[in-house]
Amino acid sequence: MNNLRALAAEVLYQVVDQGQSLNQVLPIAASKVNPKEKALLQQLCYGVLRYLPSLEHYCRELLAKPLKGKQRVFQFLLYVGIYQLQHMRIPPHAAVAETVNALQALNAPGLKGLVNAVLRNFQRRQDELEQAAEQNEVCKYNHPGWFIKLIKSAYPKQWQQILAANQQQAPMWLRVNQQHHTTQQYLDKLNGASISARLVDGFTDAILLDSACDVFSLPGFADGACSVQDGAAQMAARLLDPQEGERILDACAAPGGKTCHILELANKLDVIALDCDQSRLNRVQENLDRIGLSATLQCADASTPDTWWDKQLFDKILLDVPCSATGVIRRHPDIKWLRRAADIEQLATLQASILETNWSLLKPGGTLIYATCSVLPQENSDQVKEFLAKHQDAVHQPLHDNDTLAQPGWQFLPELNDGFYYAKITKKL
Ligand SMILES: C[S@@+](CC[C@H](N)C(=O)[O-])C[C@H]1O[C@@H](n2cnc3c(N)ncnc32)[C@H](O)[C@@H]1O
Repeated sequence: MNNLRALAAEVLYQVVDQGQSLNQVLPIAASKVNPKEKALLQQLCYGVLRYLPSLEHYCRELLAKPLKGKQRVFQFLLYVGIYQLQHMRIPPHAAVAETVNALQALNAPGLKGLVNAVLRNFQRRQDELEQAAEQNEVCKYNHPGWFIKLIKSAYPKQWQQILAANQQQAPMWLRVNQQHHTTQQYLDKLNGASISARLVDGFTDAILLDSACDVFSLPGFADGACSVQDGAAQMAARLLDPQEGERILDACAAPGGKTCHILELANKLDVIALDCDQSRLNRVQENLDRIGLSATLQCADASTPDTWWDKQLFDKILLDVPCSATGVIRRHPDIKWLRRAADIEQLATLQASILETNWSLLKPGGTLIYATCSVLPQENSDQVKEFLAKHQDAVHQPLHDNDTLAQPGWQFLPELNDGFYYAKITKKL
């Protein structure tokens, strides 16, 4: 099957109903369509995941009874159809005709009448349906109710802005390998190659592209001149501030964006890049190979150092712990539907255990950076606050004026950059 709308419906079914990650299922579907159609397939899948609650609401109104069981794939095809009518510039008659045609590929030509009728009715009743959806907070903001509640309570003034940012397409950022070029030099090279981009204040190694492009069109990409990495994610290595000759642990390293950045910033580093997932660790090696730098890779559980640690203390430790990834929803809209409220508590427990056990691996005088790509205080400032209260030998190092013991750390909210959190803790001598 290589009908892209049919493939989109199947991908969405696998993600939303079967709990699979978009990162896993979308590439398989994309390998079945012709290269020119890949962008549209991705846009349809991302778009439906961004607007899922409102699309569900419209279909509840438009279908006499919901499609169930194996027929759920057709329900997702309806979402694909309505998403095109509501959010894309595809001429409506083409959107309807192509969506109806997808039923052939899904071996359900008998449903053509139904799908056609639902999409035509949506066109007729669009204003009324949209107004009704606005009355319900989950449909209005297109986020799960539990998440809206947590964000409202954590950010009483900014919650709507955060939810709106999550609905946007993320821009493409580059990290310039300072061993090859200064950031300005590389920007000049990009401009010379007619790739329009700019520097952003406060992000030393970063360049923001005006529009996304194929990485192999970037000058020197294959030789490691730059990497694709969000601006806020690039703060990790700068805050760790690696110095020549240091022994550094990157405890949750895969796919290695931050490991590579650390290695680009100083010479003769002894970096251990550890991750519990071997397949993801293989990607660290691929990234290291491309930039031509090396680290010791270790597949192990960061929370059980007894199983892997050689008893040599570290000068610096980066803990980019597993988290809800609620700061990167715009890049991974499936997070909204795969995460559950109960996950947050479980993740906080795992994060506390990784922080606790790795603290004893740090030299007196050493520095630990705790990082997440979450916007939830439960995984961020609450976590660090509790840790600091328990450890007399831990010294909180403020990263800006509002980084206080009452609410430690530096919370980046999703805007130009992704949502990220950092806290810096040093160990008393
Ligand atoms: C946020 S990602 C790390 C991103 C990475 N630092 C980068 O910049 O490319 C978190 C990583 O933690 C790993 N992980 C989860 N639980 C772990 C554990 N108990 N021990 C070690 N790694 C773990 C996951 O496999 C995942 O690769």
